[in-house]
Parts: sequence; C-alpha cells; structure tokens
Amino acid sequence: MSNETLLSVKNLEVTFNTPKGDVHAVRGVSFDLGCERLGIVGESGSGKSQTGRAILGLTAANGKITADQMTFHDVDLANLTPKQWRKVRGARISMIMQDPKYSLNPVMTIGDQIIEAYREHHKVNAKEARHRAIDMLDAVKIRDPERVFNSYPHEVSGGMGQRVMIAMMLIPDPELIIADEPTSALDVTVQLQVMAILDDLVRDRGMALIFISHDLQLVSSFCDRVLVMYQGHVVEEIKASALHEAKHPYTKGLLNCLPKMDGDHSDLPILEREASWAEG
Ligand SMILES: Nc1ncnc2c1ncn2[C@@H]1O[C@H](COP(=O)(O)OP(=O)(O)OP(=O)(O)O)[C@@H](O)[C@H]1O
Repeated sequence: MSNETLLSVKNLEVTFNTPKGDVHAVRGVSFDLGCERLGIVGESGSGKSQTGRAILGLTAANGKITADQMTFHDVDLANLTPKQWRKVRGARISMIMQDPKYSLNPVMTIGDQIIEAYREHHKVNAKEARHRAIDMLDAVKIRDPERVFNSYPHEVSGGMGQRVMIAMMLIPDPELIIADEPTSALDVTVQLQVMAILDDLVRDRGMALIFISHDLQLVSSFCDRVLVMYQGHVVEEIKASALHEAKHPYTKGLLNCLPKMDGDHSDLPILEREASWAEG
C-alpha cells in the first residue's frame, strides 16, 4: 500500500426520508484509502452499497448525505457542482455495478458504448477511439474483441457482459474503481475468472479498488484490508491477512460460517446477534 491517501471519508452518514420515517443507512463511517484494495463486507442492508454510492454522489433523491470530510485528493466530494462531478465520475473514480444487463444500453453496440465512455473524457478521433476500445476488450481477455465490439449486449453471456463493463469503466484510466458486487450475478467459475481479470488490471494500472461484497471469502482473497459493516456502522477494520485475528463477534460469526476444508461436516453455525454490535 502506498502511504499517500487518495480518499478520506470521515463520519459519513446517509439517511433516507421515507413515508414510514427515516432510514439511517450509513452511520458515521470513516476510513482512509491509499493505492490499495479495500473490501467492504457485510450482510444485506448493512450499508455497503450506500457507502460506495455516497462517495460518487449517486445517492437516491430521497437520501441525504453528511460527512465531516469526504475528499478525493484535494477534491471535496461533498460539495461538487454537476459540472465538477463530470470531471470526477467515470474519469477519476469509476463504479462497476452488479449486473451488466441493467448497466449496458441494449440498443447500442458494445463497441459504441466503450468508445462513448472513452471519448467522454479524452479528445481523440473515431479511429483512435476504436483502436483503444478493441485493445481494452483484449485487456479484459475477450478472445475475439472485433466480434464483441460489433455485438449488442444481449448477444454476449453474463460473464462476457461483465468483462465489457470492466473494459468500459477502466478505459478512461480512473485512479479508483468502486466495484459493487461485480460478480454476484455470475456462476462461481465465471465469477473467479472475472475477479482475476479485474485483479490483474487494478494491479497493472496502479489503481485503488473498493470491492463491495457480502462474500467474506472472496473479499479477503482479493483485498488488502477489509471493513466489516453491520447496521450502517463499520464494526471492524482489519488486514485481510489477519482476518483470523478478528475481534468483533459479528466478524467472528461470519468467519465461523465459512465452509472448512478440514473434513468437518457439522451444521453451519447460527449467527448470534447482540444489539450492542451496532453501537460502533
Ligand atoms: N432510496 C432508498 N430509500 C429508502 N431506503 C433505502 C434507499 N436505498 C437504500 N435504502 C436502505 O438503506 C439500507 C442500506 O442499503 P445498502 O444498499 O447500502 O445495503 P447493502 O449492505 O449494500 O445490501 P445489499 O447487499 O442487499 O445491497 C437498506 O436498509 C436499504 O433498504
């Protein structure tokens, strides 16, 4: 990990106003990120996605974000105009979402979508943009990049679609990628292939990664450090290599739920919960 801090988040809160009252989705989350891979793990509804979305100003209209600090280098993410956001979102920080089916435009070829993503942030002619797009499809290990370039999203598999999404998000050369459950719509073998591609690209290009997932095993094998979230709070921050030393009972409970390779076939444990866990 480099010592330079890229992203600094202090006391982030996200609250949604709903007809049934306020939903306090993120409660006082703080962390610093260098050029490293940070995993955010936790059960459904724990506030992982809303933490990632708040960083990019993608919180739904009924949500309110407050933070003592939310800076990317010297850019104050809490106070950007739409014009300033266009220089950050996609260009310096990109987000890879869960399912390419909902993120790719169904009536535009894959090539045109990648070119559009590139030309949004780089002034190049059509020929050069096409060249870059094909190279990028090649970089995400698509064997026949020309064919995929000319295909529509429905003509490629889920795993291929997610590689296309990675190509599209990485082509502007962002410094930080936020990947929100990027492989959870894929079957396990394809999931590992796609993660390996993302892992190589992040390393080769010297990018930072925030990897959001409910899968502790996947997160700990691809990240340097892990934030464990529970009911909107970060309840534990730990090096991935030291997960076995986790102190918080929720993290220990998650670890105990992982399947073991030692031939122990006992029932999976039931996670005991305490109200005090969420007190931060
Ligand atoms: N627009 C919204 N209005 C009201 N509540 C919302 C809204 N968006 C998210 N929430 C709530 O915020 C909480 C945190 O959601 P978030 O999506 O961050 O969870 P998560 O940990 O990413 O879970 P999952 O893995 O299921 O996506 C949840 O209770 C969710 O229902």
